[in-house]
Amino acid sequence: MACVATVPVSQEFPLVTAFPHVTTPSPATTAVAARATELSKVYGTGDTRVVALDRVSVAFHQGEFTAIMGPSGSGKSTLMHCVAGLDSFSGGSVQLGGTELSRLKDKQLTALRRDKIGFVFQAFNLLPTLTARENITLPLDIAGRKPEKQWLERVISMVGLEGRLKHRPTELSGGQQQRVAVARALASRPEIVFGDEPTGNLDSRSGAEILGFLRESVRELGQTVVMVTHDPVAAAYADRVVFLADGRIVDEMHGPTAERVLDRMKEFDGRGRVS
Ligand SMILES: Nc1ncnc2c1ncn2[C@@H]1O[C@H](COP(=O)(O)OP(=O)(O)OP(=O)(O)O)[C@@H](O)[C@H]1O
Repeated sequence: MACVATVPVSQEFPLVTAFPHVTTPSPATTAVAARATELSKVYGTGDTRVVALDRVSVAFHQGEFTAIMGPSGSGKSTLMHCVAGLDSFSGGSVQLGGTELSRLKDKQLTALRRDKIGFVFQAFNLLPTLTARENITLPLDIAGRKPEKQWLERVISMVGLEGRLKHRPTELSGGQQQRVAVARALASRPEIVFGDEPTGNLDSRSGAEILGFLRESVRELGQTVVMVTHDPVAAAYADRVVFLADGRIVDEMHGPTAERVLDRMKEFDGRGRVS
């Protein structure tokens, strides 16, 4: 369980809560961090055949925070996994930082994920025997890379972990553990950070903090973030929301608010469950 801090969020993280909807420069003017073109993913064959992604084309621009939303089973996780090189795809192409993923062998894909992508999952996935700092630098250590000291300190300070770096995960609240996971994702200064329901295991206050850090990593550090979420409040932290239904992109919203996202999601209700 996440602990209840005594400092109001607005005092502790003024940047985080004050402007959750601040948008980045026009995507048309910024470079693309990752792009899917006519991306298809089919599971199974015959009676069990499922088209999870049906010729999806989408670009994630550098310095932009994108939320992916849609009804359950619409293909959100599949899209994220294919673009992040965690899953193979049946057709189309994925480019990440200028590299075409389908051309890579397994080893190269592993190296690309390690060097160019940061992940924040619903589960914190921290190693219990390591301290917070060791968990943050673990991917870099495995890669044999030295952390960029200034960058690392900036990331650690952004997520407010300076006083907790020697703690082990069991000595941290859920929210603090997810802060470690966010810092770990950012430590290598990745091309893109993917979040899969990163606030799914957190209370609303800790969730708001984590979303604020992701938001801040985009606005202050120039990072690129793509997040799958069911939560309209979480999606409202993004610069834009991409809506999926039945494996296709059906809509896109810029400068979202929770109310507008909720209204859009309600339109799916007629055709099935929203989450
Ligand atoms: N390993 C798999 N084998 C067969 N079908 C799968 C597999 N993974 C996903 N699917 C199917 O692909 C479709 C898209 O699934 P996906 O998990 O991407 O949807 P989602 O939008 O992330 O759903 P949720 O919001 O429930 O997590 C669904 O119909 C799902 O049942």
